[in-house]
Amino acid sequence: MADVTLANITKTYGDTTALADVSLTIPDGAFVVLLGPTGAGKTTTLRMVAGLDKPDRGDILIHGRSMQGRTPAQRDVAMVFQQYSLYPHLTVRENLEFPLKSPILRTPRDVITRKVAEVAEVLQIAHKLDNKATALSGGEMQRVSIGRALVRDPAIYLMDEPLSSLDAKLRSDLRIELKRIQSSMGATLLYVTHDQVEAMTMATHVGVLDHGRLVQFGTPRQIYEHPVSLYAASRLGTPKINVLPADLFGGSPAGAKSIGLRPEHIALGQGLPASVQRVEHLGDQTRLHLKLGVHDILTLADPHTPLTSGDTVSIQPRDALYFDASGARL
Ligand SMILES: Nc1ncnc2c1ncn2[C@@H]1O[C@H](COP(=O)(O)OP(=O)(O)OP(=O)(O)O)[C@@H](O)[C@H]1O
Repeated sequence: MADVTLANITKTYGDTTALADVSLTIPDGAFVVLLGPTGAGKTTTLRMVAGLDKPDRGDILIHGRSMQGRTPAQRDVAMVFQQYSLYPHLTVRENLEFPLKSPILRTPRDVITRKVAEVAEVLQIAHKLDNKATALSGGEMQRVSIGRALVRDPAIYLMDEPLSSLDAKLRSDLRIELKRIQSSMGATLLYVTHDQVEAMTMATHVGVLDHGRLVQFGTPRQIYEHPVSLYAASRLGTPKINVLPADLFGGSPAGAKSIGLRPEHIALGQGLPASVQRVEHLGDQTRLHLKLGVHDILTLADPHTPLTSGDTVSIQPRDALYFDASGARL
């Protein structure tokens, strides 16, 4: 495995700037998750590292070596796409063995057999090894795609929403497995997702992209607790951060336009009266939907809360985040 650096990467497609001067170092053994809405530049970043596309400016360094002019094969990266890409005429075993049979790797037969067995076990596809790839469900095919990357030991794994097509149970199983594999192998990963639970649970670092710019890079905790902007604050956390006028509760700092309150940063029992619109019992958490004047606010309550819709409850902020008119954190 290796550390990977993006140095001042800019990429445009016609009039669209997909990446604007992005610099970022993925430390050896890190699990870096890129977050951002559609079109933010996440996939483009992966394609740059993989060598599937060339930057207009800037360079990619793997282990300190420039990747300019190097093909994807020469870069020693393993990529998993959102949509599975398997050889349909081969069996699952043959698909998993394929990357190891590359003449560059010259992997011994017994190592191939062991690696394929290990990966098949982890991905819960051991019983399907002799099936043709076409005789699998979508979720199984995606697991084989992930497996084809995991049998290798590349400089970096690049994964583009690899779990998004799987059902919830499998997604949460594989989330845990991927994290376990990454920690135990010391693997370096660059991973794109829309799912913030994946980001919060798997990432050692999160990169927040906004229209091709990297606006924050840090641990998930740093970004959750110390976001640089309203935009970065809104990328992490379910339910989402509440954004309200800064002066709603009084006491806002000079220049503040809005106050950002995470659901757990609203104290019940004192402060301004809000009406309870709805109480949602989700099992692991209870959500209170409140209305304060014209503003909708979502907070969390004790699972055994006696509150029901129509009640009034007093609320006040604690640990508020303040933002100026441009959305920058104060
Ligand atoms: N081959 C291409 N030709 C033209 N425009 C492109 C191309 N690839 C990407 N873009 C544009 O570059 C921008 C960044 O795209 P990118 O696919 O990196 O975003 P993304 O963050 O991965 O989004 P999504 O979550 O939808 O996958 C978008 O505006 C997209 O339309």
